[in-house]
Amino acid sequence: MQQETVIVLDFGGQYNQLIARRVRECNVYCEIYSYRTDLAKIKAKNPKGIIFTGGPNSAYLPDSPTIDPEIYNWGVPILGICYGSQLMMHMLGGKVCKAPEREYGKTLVDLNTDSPLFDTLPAQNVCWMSHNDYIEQAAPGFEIVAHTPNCPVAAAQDKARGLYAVQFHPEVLHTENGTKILRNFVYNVCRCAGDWKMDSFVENSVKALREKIGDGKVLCALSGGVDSSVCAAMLAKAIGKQLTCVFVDHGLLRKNEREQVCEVFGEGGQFDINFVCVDARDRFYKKLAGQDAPERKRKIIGEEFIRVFEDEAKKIGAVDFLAQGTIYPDVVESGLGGESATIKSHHNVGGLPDYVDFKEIVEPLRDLFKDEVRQAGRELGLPEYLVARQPFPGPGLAIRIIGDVTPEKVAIVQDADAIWREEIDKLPMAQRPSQYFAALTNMRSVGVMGDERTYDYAIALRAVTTTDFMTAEVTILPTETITTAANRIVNEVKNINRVMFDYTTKPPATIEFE
Ligand SMILES: Nc1ncnc2c1ncn2[C@@H]1O[C@H](COP(=O)(O)OP(=O)(O)OP(=O)(O)O)[C@@H](O)[C@H]1O
Ligand SMILES: O=c1[nH]c(=O)c2[nH+]cn([C@@H]3O[C@H](COP(=O)(O)O)[C@@H](O)[C@H]3O)c2[nH]1
Ligand SMILES: NC(=O)CC[C@H](N)C(=O)O
Ligand SMILES: [Mg+2]
Repeated sequence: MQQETVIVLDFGGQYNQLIARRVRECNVYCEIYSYRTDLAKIKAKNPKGIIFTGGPNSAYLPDSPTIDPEIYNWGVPILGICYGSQLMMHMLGGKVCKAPEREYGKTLVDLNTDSPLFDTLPAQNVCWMSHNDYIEQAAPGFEIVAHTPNCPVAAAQDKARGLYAVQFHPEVLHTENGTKILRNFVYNVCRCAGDWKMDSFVENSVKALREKIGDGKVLCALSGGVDSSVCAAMLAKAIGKQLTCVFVDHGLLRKNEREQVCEVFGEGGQFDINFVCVDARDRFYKKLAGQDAPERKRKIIGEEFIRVFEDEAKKIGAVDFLAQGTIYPDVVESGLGGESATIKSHHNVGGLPDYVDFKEIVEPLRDLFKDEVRQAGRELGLPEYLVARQPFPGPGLAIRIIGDVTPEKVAIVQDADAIWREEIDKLPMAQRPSQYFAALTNMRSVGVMGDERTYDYAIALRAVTTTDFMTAEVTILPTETITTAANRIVNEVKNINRVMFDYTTKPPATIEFE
């Protein structure tokens, strides 16, 4: 049976992943494609609906992103958001131009609640606006169903053709009832039934893995993190002992992490699996020596991971598949989905070398968002401490050390990080950040210790709150947590004489510190 699908066509908006996430929260499967994708390819996906995202361009300018106009005659419902709404109006004969007043931020919008989009919403709703252009005049055949004092067409619809346009961003949490608007679109307009559920995803994936792998052998790259643990559990369920899990100590792990992972997954641990722990510290340190560019470091690590897996595969003999816990944001951020720029090469996607000595790479979680992965893990019966843990990036501490990586620097950041996590873990669960760690800046400065001058490194502490890891707020922590940690770090960790707290949100910073 084919899964109901809604397709997001990406025009370069900042929130494209959020749109897909929200649609999936409504139990409808959703994928992102670039607006450049051939219409025939999109049609072949047989989607129930299409959503055009926002974007930085102006629809009325000649070189702006556009789309095959045939899409409007195809009969599949379309929802245009912001740039997407302006593009739809512009292409269908409405008037789009620079707005006399730009709107930015939370804005009270008057809605016509007879519209299927605004069903069960209040007549006035706070919506998130972010635009310089506006729709001065809706296209012929469209009825205006929302406005604000500065925006005559905040939403319009052509019910007969199934075309809908909203100037605001329903996908952003600042829009009250935003998810309800998207839900209304996928249920009331696209007539989806809502067949995207984690229990059926797990069941179908296990079945598909079994068919694909047959009696072949699989090497699963297991980090002990959420994604690869769920991936391994799924494979174990599908193919049992045909699976070998390989955990690599690349010398960039957190303090005591190797021991912890081996305890959980190794012999006498909680799982009955073939588990191998590889000490590859020297290999990685050698390759990383003298390298200080963040992207270069990522590429080196990505390649070396694969080489280690290839070597391990030779020892097992005739391994057909390499399995990785790649998830959807890894793919999109590496510049492979939609229109988003390459922000960073995730070592397991954009950082992969061109030649890989496996028949095929298997990534059963490639289409899932993080919270969906956690849910799948629960379906598979993984313990909560495994599925709920904070993410730890594959390139490890290499991307929490500014500049070149040495074993000495790794030891410094490991010790500082362990103290920071220990102090935060004293807080009640509800007060803990979504992700928190220490990073080693490349800055050295003068200090005084025991009446002696020091010239040592500064540690940066990071703590952020986020649900989707696409945007993040700085977590406001009790002062005592920060000062205690800072004190302990300068006292207990050698070569550190200064501790700083990073107060930057994402954007403009990223969560990691590289
Ligand atoms: N130390 C490691 N040993 C073996 N495989 C690894 C290691 N680190 C990362 N990987 C592989 O790279 C993939 C991507 O790493 P990533 O950190 O995104 O996922 P994760 O560690 O499984 O989950 P989490 O996001 O919770 O840390 C992992 O799913 C795993 O397959
Ligand atoms: O598996 C990973 N491989 C990577 O290469 C990688 N880079 C960043 N991250 C994690 O992604 C989230 C967002 O991070 P940034 O704000 O730094 O982009 C944060 O949770 C980061 O820890 C990675 N995870
Ligand atoms: N957020 C958007 O999609 C903006 C659309 C368009 N660039 C504008 O300024 O109005
Ligand atoms: Mg990880």
